[in-house]
Order: sequence, then C-alpha cells, then structure tokens
Amino acid sequence: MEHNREVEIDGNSNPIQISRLALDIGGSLIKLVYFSRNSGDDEDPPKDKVRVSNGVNGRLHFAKFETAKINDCLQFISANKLLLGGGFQHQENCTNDRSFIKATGGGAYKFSELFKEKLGISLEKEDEMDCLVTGANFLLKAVNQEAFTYLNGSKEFVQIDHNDLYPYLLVNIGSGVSMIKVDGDGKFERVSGTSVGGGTFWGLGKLLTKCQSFDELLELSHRGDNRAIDTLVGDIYGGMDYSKIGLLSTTIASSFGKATSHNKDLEDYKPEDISRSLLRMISNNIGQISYLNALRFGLKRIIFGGFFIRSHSYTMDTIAVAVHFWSKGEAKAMFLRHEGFLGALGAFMSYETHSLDDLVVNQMMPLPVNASLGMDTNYDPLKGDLNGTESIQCSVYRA
Ligand SMILES: Nc1ncnc2c1ncn2[C@@H]1O[C@H](COP(=O)(O)OP(=O)(O)O)[C@@H](O)[C@H]1O
Ligand SMILES: CC(C)(COP(=O)(O)O)[C@@H](O)C(=O)NCCC(=O)O
Repeated sequence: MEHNREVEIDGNSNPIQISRLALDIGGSLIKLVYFSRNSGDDEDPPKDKVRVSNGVNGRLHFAKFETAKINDCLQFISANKLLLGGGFQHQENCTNDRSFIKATGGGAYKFSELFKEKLGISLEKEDEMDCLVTGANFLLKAVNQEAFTYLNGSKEFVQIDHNDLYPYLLVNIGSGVSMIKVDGDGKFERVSGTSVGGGTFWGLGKLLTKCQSFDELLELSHRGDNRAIDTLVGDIYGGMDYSKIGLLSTTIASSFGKATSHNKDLEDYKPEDISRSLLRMISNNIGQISYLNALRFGLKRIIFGGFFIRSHSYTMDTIAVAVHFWSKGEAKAMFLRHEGFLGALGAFMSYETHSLDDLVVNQMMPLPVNASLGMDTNYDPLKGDLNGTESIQCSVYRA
C-alpha cells in the first residue's frame, strides 16, 4: 500500500482536489468514501438533469482497511490529504467543516479519541442503520447497473423502477447481520438480526483452517467439497431422497454432521472442504432467516449488502438458492455492486450541504490502479468486483 503520495493524480493527470470524506468504522473493516473534484473541471451536467446552481463534477472514491489496522487508515487519510477539503469550495455559502468528518458504525464511538489525537479531527456520529438505508436507497436510485440477481452462475442486472422500490428487506452482512424493512427514504425498521454473520465465517474459518486472510479462506472454498464434512439427506436415507417432505438426497441434512465421526480429527479434513462447508452453512442460514423475515412482512425483494458477500459467486449463489428454495420462488435475492459501502455512503450523504437528491451519478468509471489506494490488489474489472479500487463519476448540485 502506498502512503506517502503528496497529491493524487486522476486518469487525466490532473491533481485531485478532495472535498468531503466519510467513514464507516465497523467491527471488521473501515470503509471510506470521498469525493474528488478534478481541477479545471467545468463540464456540463448530464443533459437530463436541470442544473439548480453551479455543480461540481468529480468522482466518488472507495477504500477499505481492516479495523484492526486502523493506523494504516489514519496514515492513508493523512498522506492523501483527505481532510483538506472542507466542503464543495466553489459553491457560495459553503460551511467550512474542516474540524469534523461524518462517521458511522461502532468505531465512530470507539475510536473517536484516536482520530482527535492523531488527526485533530472530531467524528460527527451518524446512526448506522440510518446510514445503511440511505446508502442503499442512493445506490438503488442513482447508480446504473447497481443491483443484480445471481442464480446458477449468472448475474443479471435489475432495472429498478423508482416508483416501485419500496418496501424491501435490506440484509446487511457485516461482522454480524442486520435485517431492516425499508419503506422509503429515512423510513425503516430494523426487524431482526443474527450474530452468525461475516465475523463468524472469518473467525471460525481462521481457527479451523489456519488461513491468514479472508480472501485466502474464500479462495479455499472454491476448491472444496462440502460433502466431505456435511451430512446429506442421502447419507441418512441410504442414498435416497426424502421426497415426502421435499428433500433431495443431495440436500444438506446437517452442516458439519460428518465431523462427529469418532475416528477423525481436524487434521483429517481438508481446509478447502471445511471452508466450503462453513461458507455454505452461514450463507444458507442467513438466506433462510432473511426469507422468514421477508415472509413476516410480505416482502418480495431482499437486498443483500455488507462485505461478507464480497461479490463472491458461491456466497451469492448459496444465498439466492436459499431464498428461492424457502420462498418456493416467491421472493428474490438481490445483490449490490457497492455492497460493502452502504454505511459509508449514507454517512457521506448526511453532510448538510448536499442531500440524496443533489448527487447525480453519471457513470461507473474504474480508476487506474495507481490512483487508488484500497488495501486489496485483486481487483478484476471484468468480474466487476469492487474492492475499494473503483470510483463513480458524478456531479454534486445544491438541493
Ligand atoms: N479483507 C477482509 N478482512 C476481514 N474481513 C473481510 C475482508 N473482506 C471481507 N470480509 C468479510 O466482511 C465482513 C465485514 O463486513 P463489513 O460490511 O465491512 O462489516 P463491519 O461493518 O462489521 O466491518 C467480515 O466479517 C468478513 O466476513
Ligand atoms: C451490532 C451490529 C449492528 C454492528 O454492525 P457491524 O459492525 O457488524 O456491521 C451488527 O453486528 C448486528 O446487527 N449484529 C447482530 C446482533 C443481533 O441482532 O443479534
């Protein structure tokens, strides 16, 4: 990771002027969203938008860090001068808010003193659920090709009708899981949650496989076969389906059931099989609880966010299949390209000088690799995997 760059350079070799930074400091990861205005940029707004006042054209940037490595994040903010913005400067009446940044997530409380001490900045706290909903609504309404379904290895983008967006169930799979019924902008209720989430997968996976990183654990799951550890219906029913209650012989009857075997120890199982089984167990469980909550409120659309998903095919497939299976095809699982940045985007939208309505997103625009300093290096634009190494081209207008 680079830390010492004086000035960031955009794709056209213009110095990037940062105005506005917001943070979501979660149990596992810190997510950053910041806006940069290209110098000398006075492009026209998109033709279908009426310019209300002078607009600012630029890009929204995304980056993430492990919360355990918060010092890397502080260094990143400082090295890239992300605190120098102080508002959209060419607009009149803009407030100079250099002394605070918007932050959400539990870490906004936990690390408040650290930010003050190391960067001399206060964290203005925004409610996490509020931010998740604001971020999700913004993405669903403003960003093209944001939401998609995933089934049998195939991704299909969903064109969202703004008049038919609500209600939906937002399931944010971070360290833990929150399930929120969303009825409109700022209209929501957290209806459920579970502590069996992304932290569980990573925590148990690390203990059981000795993996050193989350991505390594995910990578292992690609090569694994969960049948080596899970007990299937067929294992119990002598290879047969239990058709009377709709269970195929290949259905998992008991996750990790085979590990009860008396003559096998942890070393007798392959790490890749363990990872696959764990991923399936957790994704399935979240899919099922989500469906049950959607059923409680008659919701047909379930939108999944949070960095646990990580644009990972097998995770999305398992969740989508669980929702499809339990709802008998009635409910639909949807995923988001910017899955992990809902809270940070929500915090970004909470600055007073602009609202959801005045951020106009023009198009997705991947940054050149050296212009983004997210912690991951495995960004693959072909897969559309967003690891904090992409930016959205957009314009900000005064509401
Ligand atoms: N590089 C990573 N390091 C740790 N966890 C990761 C990483 N990438 C994805 N994850 C997964 O994402 C989860 C955190 O998701 P996130 O939405 O950022 O939640 P939180 O706000 O709790 O940090 C982790 O529990 C883990 O399952
Ligand atoms: C406490 C939290 C909101 C914190 O958010 P996170 O950092 O996990 O994204 C989340 O972990 C959660 O909703 N946990 C589930 C708690 C429960 O409902 O049982």
